[in-house]
Amino acid sequence: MAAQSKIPQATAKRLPLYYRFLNNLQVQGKSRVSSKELSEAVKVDSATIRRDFSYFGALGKKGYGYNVEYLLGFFRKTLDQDETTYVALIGVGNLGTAFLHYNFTKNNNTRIEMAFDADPNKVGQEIGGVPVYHIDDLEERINHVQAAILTVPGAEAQTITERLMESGITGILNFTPARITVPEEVRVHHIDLAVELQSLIYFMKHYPLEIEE
Ligand SMILES: NC(=O)c1ccc[n+]([C@@H]2O[C@H](COP(=O)([O-])OP(=O)(O)OC[C@H]3O[C@@H](n4cnc5c(N)ncnc54)[C@H](O)[C@@H]3O)[C@@H](O)[C@H]2O)c1
Repeated sequence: MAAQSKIPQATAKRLPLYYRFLNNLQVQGKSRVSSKELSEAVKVDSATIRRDFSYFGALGKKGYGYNVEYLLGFFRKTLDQDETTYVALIGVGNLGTAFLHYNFTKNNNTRIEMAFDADPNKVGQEIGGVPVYHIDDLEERINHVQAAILTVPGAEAQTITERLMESGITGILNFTPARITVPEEVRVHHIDLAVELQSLIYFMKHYPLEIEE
């Protein structure tokens, strides 16, 4: 998409954050928002917000702020919110089950369409409205799915990744501690709560937030 390719990656990463907040504002019937209000809600400084929004062609007016509807329209297009992206979840354990219960469709058009597990006790169940299939049936079932969430034990991650690649999956959200190897055209986002927690504590210690008088 032309508009999207002009947006720096750091800005693109903040899009879902902005989208979620603005969507809530619209639900509450608000038609405009100031960069200060946004900044407080999404915890991004207002100079960054103004710069980000200038890439979207949204110029805030002094004393008026930004037009919520315009921004949402832009974000929907950029994030492909008008089109549903189907996602599969692999590994219906503690973490996987929690994700299935969380309703992703509330704020955008990303849907966990199916889940897979190797445990026969889990196969055949429906969790949070999502059917759980046997991992042996992956190739047969997964045809229109574009992305996968990996919540299997780390030791299983690479083998499953290879099967996902063979099935045409081009994005993986990897919650396992394993560093998976993928071809260049496949995007992997690795989420490690231990690293995130360490980083939070580091910032709390070294960059304490100042309270304005
Ligand atoms: N990223 C994080 O912050 C974070 C936090 C907690 C756990 N984890 C990781 O997430 C993963 C899941 O954690 P959990 O606590 O839910 O574990 P869990 O043991 O509860 O769940 C793992 C599930 O994967 C299934 N499974 C095993 N082998 C499989 C295979 N070959 N194919 C399909 N399914 C298979 C199991 O039957 C089980 O249901 C682990 O790798 C764990 O280290 C990550």
